[in-house]
Amino acid sequence: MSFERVAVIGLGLLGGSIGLAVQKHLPRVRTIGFDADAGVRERARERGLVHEVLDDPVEAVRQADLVVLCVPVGAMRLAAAAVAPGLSADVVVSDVGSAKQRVSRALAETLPGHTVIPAHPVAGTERSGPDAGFASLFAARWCILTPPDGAPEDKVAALTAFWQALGSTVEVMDAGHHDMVLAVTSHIPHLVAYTIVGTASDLEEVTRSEVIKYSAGGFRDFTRIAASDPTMWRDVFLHNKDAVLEMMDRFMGDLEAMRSAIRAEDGEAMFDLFTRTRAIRRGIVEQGQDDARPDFGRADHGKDTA
Ligand SMILES: NC(=O)c1ccc[n+]([C@@H]2O[C@H](COP(=O)([O-])OP(=O)(O)OC[C@H]3O[C@@H](n4cnc5c(N)ncnc54)[C@H](O)[C@@H]3O)[C@@H](O)[C@H]2O)c1
Ligand SMILES: O=C(O)C(=O)C[C@]1(C(=O)O)C=C[C@@H](O)C=C1
Repeated sequence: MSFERVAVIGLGLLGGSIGLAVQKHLPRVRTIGFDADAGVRERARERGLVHEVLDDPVEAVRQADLVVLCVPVGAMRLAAAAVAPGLSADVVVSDVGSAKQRVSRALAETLPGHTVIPAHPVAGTERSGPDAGFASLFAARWCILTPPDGAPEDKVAALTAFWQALGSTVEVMDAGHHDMVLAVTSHIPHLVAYTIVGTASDLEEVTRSEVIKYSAGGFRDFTRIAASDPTMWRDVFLHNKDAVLEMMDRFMGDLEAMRSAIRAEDGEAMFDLFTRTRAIRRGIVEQGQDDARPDFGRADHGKDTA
């Protein structure tokens, strides 16, 4: 089976990018969109993010064979409930939420009797809203599917083929494992960025210094991440609380070890860690995983608009 009519609920960065990518890579597929915000719907129409933007969520999903929920994880249950009356019996409902275990549970509870196959394209930027989306967002990126036990194989295969058509490499994973892995590779890095930029800003206020003005290199990279959408990230931490807390304990232990090394002037401990981490970075670059987005030109998509 393959999808012919895809409904995208939430037309921000992720929803808009899916709409544009489907129109580019799957030209025979009809795309219909809905967003709870009338201003977003208007802008989505102007940008042509999907073929058709409807003002009613129930109508938006009618006759769709794939519905993708692209709203903040805290709004998934509400979005699913809003579309439920329009869903056809055979539909696949999926999402793009950054945390999976609690979202999967919420969707299964809200849509009993429907096939729900959660997904997480590990692709994004610090930008959000209907102007942020672009068709190549998913190219050469991972997309993790977390199908529940007993999910129909043909539907999992169809969703896999859908994401592959948009340029992603698909991996199937247990939702709990996903949340642990993403806690350390995505959620804690965002927390560190939000915190360090906040610390520098507080310091600046106290000392009347120009910490941020003269920041360059590493700190600038942190400010990009710390510009990410506050609603999205508040929801991620509320919905992946356990895994984030567990990984934070590990991280804070390692940070303490570095503090001890600095205090003891243990250069060898520092050198060993930095050598190990440099090898990891080089491995990523050699595998071609670094900024693999083909046309992710900073001029087009990297504007500091957040
Ligand atoms: N931004 C990223 O880098 C990234 C990457 C991968 C996955 N995700 C996940 O994708 C989802 C969407 O993130 P985004 O970056 O596209 O956010 P976004 O803010 O750009 O877009 C979200 C859209 O959802 C709409 N919305 C909110 N509640 C709604 C509801 N109940 N019904 C319909 N529309 C509603 C908002 O009006 C907004 O336009 C989140 O769950 C996030 O965790 C984000
Ligand atoms: O590249 C970025 O700006 C991102 O933050 C993308 C990123 C990530 O942490 O890798 C953010 C959240 C997601 O759920 C997936 C991808």
